[in-house]
Amino acid sequence: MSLILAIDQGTTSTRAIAFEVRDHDLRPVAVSQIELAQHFPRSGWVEHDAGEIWSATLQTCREVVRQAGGVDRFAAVGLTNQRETSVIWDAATGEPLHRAIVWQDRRTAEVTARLTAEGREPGVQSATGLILDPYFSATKFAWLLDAVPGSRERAARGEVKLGTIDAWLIWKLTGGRVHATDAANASRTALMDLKTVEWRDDLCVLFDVPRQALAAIVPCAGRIGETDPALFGRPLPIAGSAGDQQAALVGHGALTPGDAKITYGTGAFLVANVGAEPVASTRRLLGTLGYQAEGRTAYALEGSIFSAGSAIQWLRDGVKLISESRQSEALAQSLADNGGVYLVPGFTGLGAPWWEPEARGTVVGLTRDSGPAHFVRAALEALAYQTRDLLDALAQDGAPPLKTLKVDGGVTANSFAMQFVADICEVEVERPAFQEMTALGAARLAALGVGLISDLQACPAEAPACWKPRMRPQERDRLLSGWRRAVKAAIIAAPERA
Ligand SMILES: Nc1ncnc2c1ncn2[C@@H]1O[C@H](COP(=O)(O)OP(=O)(O)O)[C@@H](O)[C@H]1O
Ligand SMILES: O=P(O)(O)OC[C@H](O)CO
Repeated sequence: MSLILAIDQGTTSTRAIAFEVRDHDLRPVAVSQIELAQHFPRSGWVEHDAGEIWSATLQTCREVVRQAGGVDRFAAVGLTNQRETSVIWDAATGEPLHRAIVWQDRRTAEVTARLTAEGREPGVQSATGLILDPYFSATKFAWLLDAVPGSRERAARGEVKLGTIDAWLIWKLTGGRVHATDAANASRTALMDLKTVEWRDDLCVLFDVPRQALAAIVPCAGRIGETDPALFGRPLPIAGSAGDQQAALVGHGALTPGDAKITYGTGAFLVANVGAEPVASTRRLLGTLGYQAEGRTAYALEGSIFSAGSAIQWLRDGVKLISESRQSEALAQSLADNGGVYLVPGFTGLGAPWWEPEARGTVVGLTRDSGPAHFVRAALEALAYQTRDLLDALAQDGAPPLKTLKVDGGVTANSFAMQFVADICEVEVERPAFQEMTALGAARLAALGVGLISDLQACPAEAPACWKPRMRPQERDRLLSGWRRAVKAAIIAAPERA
């Protein structure tokens, strides 16, 4: 009984990984992954099928349990997920009542613009650490309640449930017995008080979300519930849960103030540990909960980039300039420089530090010489420029300079991109040999939750691959000023402002 079943329900896929626990060292022994269909019903809308998410979760978990030698070898389940994505379901049938609204979705931009115009942002920010943006779950929950006839009244009676993907999966895994969400995920809804870690009635009223429909907030490590015995042959405790970016913070061992990581997946998310008290950003970074475990709460500042790997996916699946993501590296390297071409990947608006929900993707600097390689290189370079914007904001918020930037996620397989991040951000970039920091973090929390480990700090760090800055300062300044002009163009070209 020394295995942990970690579930990583991400934007593009669902993964289950079995980790063997030896002392404080967790090693992967089995893995299963299923891609997730993306639905784009209208411009700026992104949806997932919550039923598909559940069946992929069950299928990957069963496969991993089988590969690892059976359920009796497992001690607990740890969960991590794509955070703000919002689900509505019927408590009696356990069926979703609408497709899930994905974190990238912009359909509630008018609502957040109206609340901003009414002067509501400072109050929301001081209570939750978040700004007013369609990214967060509150306006998505309200939209879902409006879209499903009768659901607001039914929600107030407890017949309809709302939750982020962790809450949805905990409900399904426990056979509808537990409606719980971990504190890290709850901090992404704009309904939770960041200091007290409780739902706020005034915010439920402001966003028109009945509190009765929300899950109970629980710590990230500890016994959350037991899986339905019918699922795996015997019940397993669900003992760890955290939103994926916070779980990656734990996976990287970024447990003390000044530690930071950035995960380059579909989006990219910089999370910096700021310690035991929330920090209010003056630079439009997000105040968020890092994790709640071992009887304490760690807070973080976060910079969220909405499009990172998704820009590469768009080049592959949308405009078909490449047939596989990894081809982007050789194509980018085939050019001596970017030729003055910049791509601002505002496909679903721009996140931190700009927060322009109506901005859209923009390419500037095209000439008759520009070809596919320029688009690909510009998309990869954009990762580094956006990271630099976040690190500058973090420094302006008074965070100590980073010794190294810890990275993970699918895009970090790209050495060109990682070298460019080191060059543009003037920081050493470290990528652990084992890439699944998110699942590792969830597994560590679950191992802590059932007492298989006693101390997150005692978990050993992975030996990293490193990229050191080597670009000349004049070259960096020239590229950054080109990027800043391109961002201005993207913001000016936003449809609302045209
Ligand atoms: N070699 C590569 N170069 C650039 N991008 C890549 C490479 N390999 C994978 N990606 C991108 O990484 C993303 C997937 O990363 P992952 O961490 O699995 O995402 P998520 O957790 O958001 O589902 C995809 O957007 C894909 O385009
Ligand atoms: O599923 P990922 O890795 O793209 O992460 C999604 C983010 O947590 C959204 O806030």
